[in-house]
Amino acid sequence: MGSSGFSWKLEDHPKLPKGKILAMVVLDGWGEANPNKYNCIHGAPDKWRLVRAHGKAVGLPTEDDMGNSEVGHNALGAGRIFAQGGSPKGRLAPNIVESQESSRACHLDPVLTPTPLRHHRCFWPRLSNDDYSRRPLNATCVVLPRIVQFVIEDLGLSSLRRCPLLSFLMGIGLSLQISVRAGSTPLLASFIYFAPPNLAKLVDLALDSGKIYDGEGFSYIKESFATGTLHLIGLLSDGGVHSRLDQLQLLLKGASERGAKRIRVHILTDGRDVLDGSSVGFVEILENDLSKLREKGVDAQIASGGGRMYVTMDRYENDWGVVKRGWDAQVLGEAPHKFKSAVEAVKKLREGANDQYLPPFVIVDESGKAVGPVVDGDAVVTLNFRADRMVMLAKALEYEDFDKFDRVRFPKIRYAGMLEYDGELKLPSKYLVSPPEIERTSGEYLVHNGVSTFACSETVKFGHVTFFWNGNRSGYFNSDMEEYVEIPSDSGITFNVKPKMKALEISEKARDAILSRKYLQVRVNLPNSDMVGHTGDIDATVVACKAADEAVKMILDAIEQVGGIYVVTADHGNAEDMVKRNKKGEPQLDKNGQIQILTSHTLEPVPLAIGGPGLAPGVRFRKDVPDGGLANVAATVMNLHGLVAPTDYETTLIEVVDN
Ligand SMILES: O=C(O)[C@@H](CO)OP(=O)(O)O
Ligand SMILES: [Mn+2]
Ligand SMILES: [Mn+2]
Repeated sequence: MGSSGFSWKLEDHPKLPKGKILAMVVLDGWGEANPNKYNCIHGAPDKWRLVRAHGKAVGLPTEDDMGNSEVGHNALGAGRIFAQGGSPKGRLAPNIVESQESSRACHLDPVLTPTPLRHHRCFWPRLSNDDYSRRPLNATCVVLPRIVQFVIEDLGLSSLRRCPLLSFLMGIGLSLQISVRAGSTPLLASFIYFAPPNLAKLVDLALDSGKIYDGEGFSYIKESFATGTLHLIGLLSDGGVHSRLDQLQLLLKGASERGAKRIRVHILTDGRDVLDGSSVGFVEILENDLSKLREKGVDAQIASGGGRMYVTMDRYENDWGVVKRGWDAQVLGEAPHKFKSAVEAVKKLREGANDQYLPPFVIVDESGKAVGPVVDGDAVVTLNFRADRMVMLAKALEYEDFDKFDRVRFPKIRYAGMLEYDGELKLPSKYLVSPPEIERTSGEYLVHNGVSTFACSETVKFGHVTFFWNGNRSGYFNSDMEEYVEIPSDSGITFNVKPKMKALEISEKARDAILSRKYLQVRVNLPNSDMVGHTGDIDATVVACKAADEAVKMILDAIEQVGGIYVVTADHGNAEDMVKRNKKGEPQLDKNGQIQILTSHTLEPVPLAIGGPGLAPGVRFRKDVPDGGLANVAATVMNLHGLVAPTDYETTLIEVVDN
């Protein structure tokens, strides 16, 4: 134990043995929903019987925020929900939740179900997500340290953020328990708002409080305002996974009030976290904002654009061509398509591609000249708060030595990210908002306690089971005890073309790692249901789910052979519901009477299955965990490695009963 009293050493579990080989499988975008023709998981032959897990425990502020890989894998790996933005470091919500049992309606019911995993002892927790239907709360005043309970009458959920009292309390880092009622009618909603736990919220706070403009990052870019142009590059939607339109709007306002006289916005259209086709509307909103700025004398325009999956937002270095296409349009002002207006550009280009894949375009003036290339003396801000799809562009903008593609010109600019995208690489070196620190992740504990680890996925999700899993940190904790293997993803295609992706290769690597008996934890992410689900192609997504299912079988067979344990779960939903639904849950039709395909993640819970011949008899899902979620998995897995989890981790989901 060090002088601080901290020790990496974990206690031995009183009842569970060490030394069992454990397979940790994350099915990306694999949620639970009723079987119907838009459910590609139940549509797959040999379907699994899955159970619900509520995604809220990943720390997103409201029940309207769908889960995503980042927050999902952060929670899975870190075992805690991090409170940020003014509240004490560490865990804030769980203590409170524990003392609030009576008002929480999330149950963790063990359901012993015969399933395709039936060869093994297997338990399914049911984490219900019926928070919306909770009984009204009666308390109306401060009742616990750092948590305030509210019952709000006649207030829609969307107005909550606009309520000055609430936004003040959120701003100073309080957790709020909020119930919303309309007059004397039944409860509309009740949820606990955890003090800002996620990146989007950190940016919200910095913008709302104005602190963003006092920070080092903004002061740095501001130096360019007098003579240079401010370029804002990022995803244009209100999806809230990588970026949010309202944050761009606030930043435009804030920067122009603080001296930015010439602003160019380089947009990336979405259609992945929001409905396909919605990009036109977002561009119109932005154009309207920019024209208002122009009325105030600010020279503000959209300068370039393209679909996020084809332009700029590649990740984990899968295809530098994507970033190059963006660079050419944004920095060099060159693109195959030239338009006078961005609305016109998006409308026209949508005739040949969907929002995610629009080809790059630049906006040109009357003389046909690009209106906003990046030149020496300019400032650039990348707007996305989420790291994975901004790191590659950040490298191109920041690194003097760079050989991934020919940049042609490398302008001398002042560049800041919305956040620091990689803490290990310190990239970018300047950023507007400080990221949360996620330390003492389960991966780091495990290597300190003798658990050797093998992690693998294909490129598009490789960072999810390494970087996100380890608290947004790249590299090994201890290279003698860890091996991370990346299988190159297909590039230059949309994944509905090859929906099996690299599931077979990933499972073969995992199988070999298990059978080698060199590692006590073998962790994989199987991307199929998510990546193909995002394409909106239902038939291909069924094939994708089947491929992931077969990969899991191979891994489970290997676990069977070595007498090990498996944990199979997912990070959020996607493939289990591929249609936009109305409030009644019915498929929604567009203006032309067509079904609206849902390419985004969902709000659905995810399964968690534990089993295998190495699972000690008497292991059960606990009945007394009122609110189980992804953050509870880390402690559970530590137990299965024969260790007691750190006390500040979210509680384990299992117990051992004497038979
Ligand atoms: O593709 C992505 O970037 C996101 C959706 O925006 O998906 P995931 O969170 O599953 O990585
Ligand atoms: Mn995911
Ligand atoms: Mn996804």
